[in-house]
Amino acid sequence: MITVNEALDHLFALAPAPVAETVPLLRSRGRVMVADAVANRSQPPFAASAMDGYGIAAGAAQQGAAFDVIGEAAAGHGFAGTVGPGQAVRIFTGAPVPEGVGHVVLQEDCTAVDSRVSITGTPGDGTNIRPAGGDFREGDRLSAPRRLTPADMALLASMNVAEVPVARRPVVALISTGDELVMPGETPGPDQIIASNTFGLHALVEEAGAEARLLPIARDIPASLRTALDLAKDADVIVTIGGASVGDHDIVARVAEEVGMERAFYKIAMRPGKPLMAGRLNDAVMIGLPGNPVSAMVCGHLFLLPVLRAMMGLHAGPAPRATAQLGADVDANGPREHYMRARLTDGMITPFARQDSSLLSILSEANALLIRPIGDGPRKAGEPVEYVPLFTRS
Ligand SMILES: Nc1nc2c(c(=O)[nH]1)N[C@H]1C(S)=C(S)[C@@H](COP(=O)(O)OP(=O)(O)OC[C@H]3O[C@@H](n4cnc5c(N)ncnc54)[C@H](O)[C@@H]3O)O[C@H]1N2
Ligand code: MOO
Repeated sequence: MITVNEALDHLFALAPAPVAETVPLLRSRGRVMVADAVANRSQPPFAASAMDGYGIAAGAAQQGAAFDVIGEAAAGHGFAGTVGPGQAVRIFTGAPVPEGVGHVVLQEDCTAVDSRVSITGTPGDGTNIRPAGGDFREGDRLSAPRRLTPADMALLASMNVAEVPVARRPVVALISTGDELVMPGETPGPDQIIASNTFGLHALVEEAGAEARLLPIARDIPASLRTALDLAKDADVIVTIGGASVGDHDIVARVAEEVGMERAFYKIAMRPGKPLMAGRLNDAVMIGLPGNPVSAMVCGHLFLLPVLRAMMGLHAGPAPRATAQLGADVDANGPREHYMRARLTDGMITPFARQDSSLLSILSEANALLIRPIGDGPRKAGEPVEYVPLFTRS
């Protein structure tokens, strides 16, 4: 059996390079920008007032000083003249600072009568002027690759970038396999359960910025799986769920190979998720996930998400890890890397007592996967350990 990192290397080798498309800025939220954005203007484009008040010459802001108010500068409406000694201009936040002004005194520190204003408060040392280009300058770059956040979108707008080159969202086809499965909302027979894995994976894929397509459940007969795989043939990634192990009805590997899948690996030294398989099926990456619900979701975090990130041009690397202190003693680990469902609170991580890979109720309470390396000895509470953070509710 290969390790998690070896499996990831195989998957990255299978992943195609990102395909770029251009979208309007408003459609770029959460997308991965694939080429640097370049500011085609500076911000602010002129020295701008940071406050509402009176603009006067630099060094003239003394308590008791008085000035003739010779005009007004507002946001969007500058004052074209020059402000000389003994003169002031009424100025508002965002207005271009006129020629001759080196200090904006807050109106709270001034008393104005008709066209005279005097400084009656104590102006501070700050000029209350934002320099031209103080935020960014023409030619500055927002570098790619980068998943665009709401803050990035505001920055791009400010840079006057109206269209953004982004990676096309990989299409991920999700196929549940198994005679025991029905869709949520249907009435299961006495030996049946509800297909859950595709719903968790659908959400995971969409959260990652890819496009998930839920295909009909394939029955445990080759013809049904072949039909589902055929329906998935336009996808960039084909994910099957279940039927991956060694039972008589576990037909995914056999059928996938019959329809042309070139296998890259099968079985990984990890827990849960041992019977994972992957390969290339025509132009698609095919990933066969184990059926146990927690195994499928854990493999989704550890393998599917990193591959999707790489396909969108982001760094090809494993799921991000962090370190915390163990909240309880743990036993020695066996020959498979163990990803234990755990709860992280205030820097302390504690695995749940029940780790069976069928327990979605536990996974839903977990906010981290505690990583137990292969052959790791027993560990005491307080020791540092690594974990993979999971999506969490706030
Ligand atoms: N003799 C052995 N038996 C098993 C081994 C083994 O090494 N030797 N490995 C076990 C491990 S580990 C896992 S994981 C499972 C994986 O099996 P499959 O991938 O073949 O999955 P199934 O048998 O089809 O299903 C397992 C379990 O999960 C339920 N399931 C499947 N798909 C879904 C779905 N979409 N939504 C909800 N639940 C699903 C299914 O009903 C089964 O209960 O094999 C072990 N056995
Ligand atoms: O590896 Mo299975 O995925 O432990 O339940």
